[in-house]
Amino acid sequence: AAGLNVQLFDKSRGSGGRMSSKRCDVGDLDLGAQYFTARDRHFVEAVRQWQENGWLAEWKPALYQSQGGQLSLSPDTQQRFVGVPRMSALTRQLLGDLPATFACRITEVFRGERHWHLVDADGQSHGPFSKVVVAVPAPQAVALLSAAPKLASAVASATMEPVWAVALSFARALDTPVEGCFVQDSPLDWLARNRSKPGRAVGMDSWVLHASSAWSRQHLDLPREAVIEQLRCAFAELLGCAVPEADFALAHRWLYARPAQGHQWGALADADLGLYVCGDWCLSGRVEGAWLSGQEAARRLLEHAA
Ligand SMILES: Cc1cc2nc3c(=O)[nH]c(=O)nc-3n(C[C@H](O)[C@H](O)[C@H](O)COP(=O)(O)OP(=O)(O)OC[C@H]3O[C@@H](n4cnc5c(N)ncnc54)[C@H](O)[C@@H]3O)c2cc1C
Ligand SMILES: NC(=O)c1ccc[n+]([C@@H]2O[C@H](COP(=O)([O-])OP(=O)(O)OC[C@H]3O[C@@H](n4cnc5c(N)ncnc54)[C@H](O)[C@@H]3O)[C@@H](O)[C@H]2O)c1
Repeated sequence: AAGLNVQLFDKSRGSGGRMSSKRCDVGDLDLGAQYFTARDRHFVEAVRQWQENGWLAEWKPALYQSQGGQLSLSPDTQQRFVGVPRMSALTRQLLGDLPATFACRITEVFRGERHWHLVDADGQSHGPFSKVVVAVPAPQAVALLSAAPKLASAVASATMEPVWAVALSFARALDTPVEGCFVQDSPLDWLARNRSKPGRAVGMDSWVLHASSAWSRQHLDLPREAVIEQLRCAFAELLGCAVPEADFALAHRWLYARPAQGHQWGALADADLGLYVCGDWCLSGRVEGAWLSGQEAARRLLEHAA
């Protein structure tokens, strides 16, 4: 928006990061962020604009909570948004025609005499660039900040927690009114019924289950099949209805799902070098926090470029 030339590199095959959706035979599944809320007025305004553009819609699930094995309705007035027809549709739209190189993992960010250069996992070099913004989870950012040791050590203090995500699809819809549920006292901490989200395929009854970070940490190296089975059992126990073997199942491990602690950093920078770091872990560990942190990095970068 400020007229600078931007080149984006991402190690994934598509945009979205932890807001990405997986394309499966049973439809698109949001395995990471499930929805987002908007509280900061700048973000509220951005969300309003995206909604007007048709990039996202409000999700109004039949919302439940489960505590000590007791399931109860838990309606509220909180507005929750999702990308349509999949979560990652939003990032795809935001990307527009910005030059982006996907499936490109950056392994080194180094400064030449006047400019920055990036090296990817295949040894290819990219650049020169006058500024670099590192927008990845803190533990992955550290390796890219060797040119600014002070910055690297601040970032290294931000640790992140894992989350196992499991998707289960059933040809016959489960006999339950639940469409979203906040869970306590279980290996799970969240579950959502995919087809209750606007614009999703309605053929199969697909669910996304998230394990708690504590359970995920304890079962980090459990084989995928065992993760699916254990979380399916926890799911069945929680719903209290018959849950057959799924017709389709997958498990995805998010190693750096959420920040372990909250920070109010906004973004971090070595402005003299032209190196900026941002991400949800600089703020609230939510989509809104990620967006605000990116805005803050951009603001500082432009301030220094002026
Ligand atoms: C299971 C789960 C559930 C969640 N649920 C919610 C929710 O309901 N509501 C909510 O608001 N938030 C939720 N979140 C959090 C939300 O998804 C994140 O806060 C937000 O997406 C973070 O955005 P980001 O841009 O900071 O980082 P990311 O989305 O992690 O983006 C970083 C990008 O950098 C790329 N990358 C990393 N290293 C390299 C490298 N070396 N070279 C090139 N590319 C690299 C990655 O591929 C990725 O695309 C959830 C997250 C998870 C994992
Ligand atoms: N699994 C992950 O890796 C991960 C990472 C980041 C964020 N998240 C989740 O993303 C969500 C985003 O937070 P937010 O503040 O934007 O959303 P939000 O306001 O809907 O929820 C915030 C928290 O409040 C509680 N809550 C809200 N409404 C409730 C209700 N009706 N009944 C019972 N409890 C309720 C839940 O504990 C929930 O986690 C949270 O649920 C958070 O746990 C998950």
